[in-house]
Amino acid sequence: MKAAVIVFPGSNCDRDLACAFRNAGLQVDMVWHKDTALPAGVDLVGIPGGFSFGDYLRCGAIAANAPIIGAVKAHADRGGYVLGVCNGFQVLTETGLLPGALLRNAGLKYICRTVGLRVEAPSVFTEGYEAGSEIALPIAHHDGNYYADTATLDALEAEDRVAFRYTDNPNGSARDIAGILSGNRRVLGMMPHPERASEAAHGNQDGARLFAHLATALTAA
Ligand SMILES: NC(=O)CC[C@H](N)C(=O)O
Repeated sequence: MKAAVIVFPGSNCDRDLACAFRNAGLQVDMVWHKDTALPAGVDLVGIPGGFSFGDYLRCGAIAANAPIIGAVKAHADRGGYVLGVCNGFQVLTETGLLPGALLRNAGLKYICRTVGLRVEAPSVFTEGYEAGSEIALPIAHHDGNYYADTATLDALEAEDRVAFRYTDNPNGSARDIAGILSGNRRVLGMMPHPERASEAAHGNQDGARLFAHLATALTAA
């Protein structure tokens, strides 16, 4: 199974995400943001964390208009899988592939620490965990405060599209939301970093099951 990791100027988690995909058994191509097509046969697109374009304008806003984004949208429209982590989640909301926006953290400070999460909605990204189980993953962001209007939040919950919720909300996110799914459950955006908690050397491997299950599910598909 094949994955592509998109690289923007300012991405800093692109190699980490590629390592997590490779360790789970996926073949990975790195794709520069100026490309206009994904490599043939890509099943999964990873949009990594970092500070694309220096977080200028709004986090993810410039990246969301990069040349490669047309191909990422076409991939998602075809039912392809997309995982956006942290800045990747910000890019996905800016493209409109996921609803809502990531605002400045409620405390106006950059937060870099491990947080507790509850795993909720079913998807290829979450089913490696028992539904309702609690895991711990690192966050590292200044704009992680998830916002959407009440109707959108109600719809996300009614459609069971909240993938991860903070157990102790660190950033003011509406309804403790840490990660959400698209309507077809194949696009996931999440602020916590599973790729930073997926090897023994990380001291926490709670993220590894996300990648392992994802790779298994894609191989079986
Ligand atoms: N780790 C990251 O991806 C950082 C995301 C983003 N640039 C922020 O600080 O909010």
